Amino acid sequence: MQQQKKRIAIFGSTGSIGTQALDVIEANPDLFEVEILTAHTNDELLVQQAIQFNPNAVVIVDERKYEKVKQALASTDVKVFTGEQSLEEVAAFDTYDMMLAAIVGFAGLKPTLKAIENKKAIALANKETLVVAGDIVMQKAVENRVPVIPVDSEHSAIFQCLVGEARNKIDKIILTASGGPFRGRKPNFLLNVKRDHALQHPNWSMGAKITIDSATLMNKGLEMIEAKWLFNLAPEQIQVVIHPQSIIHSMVQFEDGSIKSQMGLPDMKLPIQYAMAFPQRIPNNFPRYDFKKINTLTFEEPDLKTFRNLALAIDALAKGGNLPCIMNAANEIAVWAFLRNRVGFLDMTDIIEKAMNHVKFIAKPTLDEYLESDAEARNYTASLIQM
Ligand SMILES: NC(=O)C1=CN([C@@H]2O[C@H](COP(=O)(O)OP(=O)(O)OC[C@H]3O[C@@H](n4cnc5c(N)ncnc54)[C@H](OP(=O)(O)O)[C@@H]3O)[C@@H](O)[C@H]2O)C=CC1
Ligand SMILES: CC(=O)[C@@H](O)[C@H](O)COP(=O)(O)O
Ligand SMILES: [Mn+2]
Repeated sequence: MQQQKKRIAIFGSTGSIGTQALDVIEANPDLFEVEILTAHTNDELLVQQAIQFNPNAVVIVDERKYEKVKQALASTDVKVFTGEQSLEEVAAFDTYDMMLAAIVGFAGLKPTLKAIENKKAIALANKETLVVAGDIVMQKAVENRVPVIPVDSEHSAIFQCLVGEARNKIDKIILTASGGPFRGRKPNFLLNVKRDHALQHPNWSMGAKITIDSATLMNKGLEMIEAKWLFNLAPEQIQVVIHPQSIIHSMVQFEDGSIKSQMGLPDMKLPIQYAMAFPQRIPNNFPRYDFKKINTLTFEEPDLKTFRNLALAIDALAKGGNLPCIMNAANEIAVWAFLRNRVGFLDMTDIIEKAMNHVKFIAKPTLDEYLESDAEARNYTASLIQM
């Protein structure tokens, strides 16, 4: 019997995750088809993708690019939308089965919530969605019986380790971190590092924002908060260990002390494919890990005194409320400014810490309060940088 194709809506199709997802779809035309593609500014790539994959609809968020995209797709059946609100509009369509949430940052939150309300399965790359409003997102997913399948490599690893373990209690999870390009460095070195150096991740090729987050270890802090919501864990059940080779993608320790890990070469196509095809595993020709070639796997404690962003995130995880949301907003602005050489590497931490102390703490925020906290933290952070 022929299997029905899964109709995928890729939000953020022009990014690192989005383009790799399209590679997976191209390699598996019997399993997947593209229903929606969205981009922020990259109209040329979006048009190219639309011509190749023939979706029902595309969104170009940047309204200045709308006419150009419309013209380029005039001879096709592809519907073209523009503006920020159109992301939610197309997320409410009935014509897709799964959203791949691959927009970067806070901008991914509202369309993902809309897809959940629309009862669509979520393959979640956009970790900021859970950092900002994890309680509300996961609660809505339960209410609407929507699976949220992680794409982030560490969380995909944990998810894979938990298959078949529904009855068993987790003792703790161990998130692995590469340590980024500045592993082992001290503040006197970090004081002067510039964007181009910070953008050189040792193991992964990713978008600019997450690459800077990896260099500051904020990425691991965001991932601790992401893990709390995905796997319903207490803060003390989430541990971080530096593993410079990025071969073990993360681990779960159970009550009996047994530890399961998921391993492989650092390649995001695998967790993307796993989330899109779940519960099926599908064959591929991705390069395989060879124990003879990389035969030393090492582990270290993270240096929280030097990489203070991770310490801030651990604090936000412990205190909860709107603090992770405030931290995330300040971090997005700080990274944006660092990428434009407006602030130094270590300034980012000072800026985030100030915002976390400035914006009023709310223990159990509503969605509107999360949105307000985000806006307030952004305004305050921008005023510090004098943007
Ligand atoms: N890259 C990776 O390997 C991994 C990424 N992730 C997470 O996945 C998410 C995506 O990361 P990545 O692919 O690296 O990011 P990229 O920067 O490469 O891509 C981001 C995508 O989001 C779009 N976008 C950016 N801003 C907006 C906005 N305001 N509104 C709507 N769309 C927007 C971009 O559009 P355009 O390009 O057209 O401007 C692009 O399609 C992040 O949350 C990241 O943390 C998690 C694990 C690994
Ligand atoms: C590929 C992926 O999931 C990234 O989040 C990656 O883990 C970043 O590497 P770090 O471990 O350096 O943060
Ligand atoms: Mn990750």
